[in-house]
Amino acid sequence: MGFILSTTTIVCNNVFNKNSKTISIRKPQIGSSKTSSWLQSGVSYQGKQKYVRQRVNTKYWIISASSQVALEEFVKCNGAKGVHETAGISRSKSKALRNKGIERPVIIGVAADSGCGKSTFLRRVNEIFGTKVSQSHTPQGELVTVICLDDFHTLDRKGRAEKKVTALHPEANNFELMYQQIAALKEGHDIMKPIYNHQTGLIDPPELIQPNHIVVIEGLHPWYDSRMKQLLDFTVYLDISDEVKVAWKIQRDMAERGHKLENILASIESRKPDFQQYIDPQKKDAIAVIQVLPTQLIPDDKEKKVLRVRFIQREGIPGFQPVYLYDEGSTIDWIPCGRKLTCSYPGIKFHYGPDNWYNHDVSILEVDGNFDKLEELIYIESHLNNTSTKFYGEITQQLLRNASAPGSNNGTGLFQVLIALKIRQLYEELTGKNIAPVLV
Ligand SMILES: Nc1ncnc2c1ncn2[C@@H]1O[C@H](COP(=O)(O)OP(=O)(O)OP(=O)(O)O)[C@@H](O)[C@H]1O
Ligand SMILES: O=C(CO)[C@H](O)[C@H](O)COP(=O)(O)O
Repeated sequence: MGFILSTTTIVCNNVFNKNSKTISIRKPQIGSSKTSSWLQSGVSYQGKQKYVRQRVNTKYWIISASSQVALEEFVKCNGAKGVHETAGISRSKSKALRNKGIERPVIIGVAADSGCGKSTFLRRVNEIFGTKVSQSHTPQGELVTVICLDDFHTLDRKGRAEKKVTALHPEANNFELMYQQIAALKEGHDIMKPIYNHQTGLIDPPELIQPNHIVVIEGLHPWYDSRMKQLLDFTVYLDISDEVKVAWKIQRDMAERGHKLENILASIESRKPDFQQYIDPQKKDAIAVIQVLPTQLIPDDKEKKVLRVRFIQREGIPGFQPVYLYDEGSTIDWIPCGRKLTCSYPGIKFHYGPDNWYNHDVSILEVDGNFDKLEELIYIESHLNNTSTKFYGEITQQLLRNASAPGSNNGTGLFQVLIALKIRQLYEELTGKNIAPVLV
């Protein structure tokens, strides 16, 4: 049994007057996501008018009911919809706004399929902002909070198997609640956000999330619902070609998670139609896309260890100036290997130029090949412009700091750092604040 309470005003109380029904209200503990501590802090009111008055004065609404009928009636009566057990939005503005000096939460969307490098990218973003984030289910730091949109799955693992739908299908996700809650955060309200537990495959009790200076929403469908586009200040799509995705998945899921090859391949195949229908189309509208393709430097490369990576950057977006190589707007092919850049086989090739991406004007910066020595990237950095760095060498320094992260020696790492710098610049432009660069 489970329902969402997505309304912020409780308008009717008739269900409370029927003694046969019990509705309880619980005040959550901040940051708590465990059922036990969450239940301990609860206060119950049974079928009384008093409940409603109390409830209206309460900031967070955690609702559960003694029977499915009672809850259904309550939820229906109050205009809520959905299938999560509990969720809510505070009526008043969050105290976090004043406590943390937040004037305007900046909301960033990061879309990609599972296992396509979102976490790696977001680690680089956090490094640029120089703040640590908590190890909790939703990483929260002084400046940045990262919300995983898997939390808006409405069907747990078993439910999806029974209904034969993948997690990518809209039926398995609650876009209404996603929109309401992200809009509320942007407007400065606290939310009680549901949790999808990847360990158990179940939907857990919700957790309190407060607005932050920057809120990143990452996952499968950040702007599948067209209303979400209006909320997002910047959008990033990680577009990993099938061949590379398979190679990454095999590496991670076999080596780190002990899955069998045939199961990995079957899972990728079963997700493909929904991926193409519901996830992939989002890349058309992204402001920045990192596209990862097999190399063109090695004919018929099987290993997928050398990658051709393209940074597709929308033109004409306020607050976003595309990075360029040498001369803005020209078309340039560049092989930097030689005296200043060590290159072993198969070498490195850059390309830059104007292009078209689903009817949008874009600039594309491309790098095919691996960097042998990360410290030599300073040579590449000195030829890039509009990078939004705060000092010469900042890009190289960031890559060196995370040298062991996947992709640091190729275009994926380089472009992830460039996007992180763009997010910092956009944040500064939108808020008028200044973020000190991280010096090692
Ligand atoms: N740039 C890269 N180069 C090589 N391998 C990579 C790169 N980025 C990611 N990978 C591989 O893909 C795996 C998943 O990366 P990551 O955890 O960042 O993805 P994710 O999108 O957050 O995944 P999930 O959604 O499943 O949690 C890594 O463990 C690594 O094996
Ligand atoms: O596409 C995914 C995004 O992370 C996951 O597969 C989805 O969230 C379902 O999770 P699980 O595989 O743990 O049941």
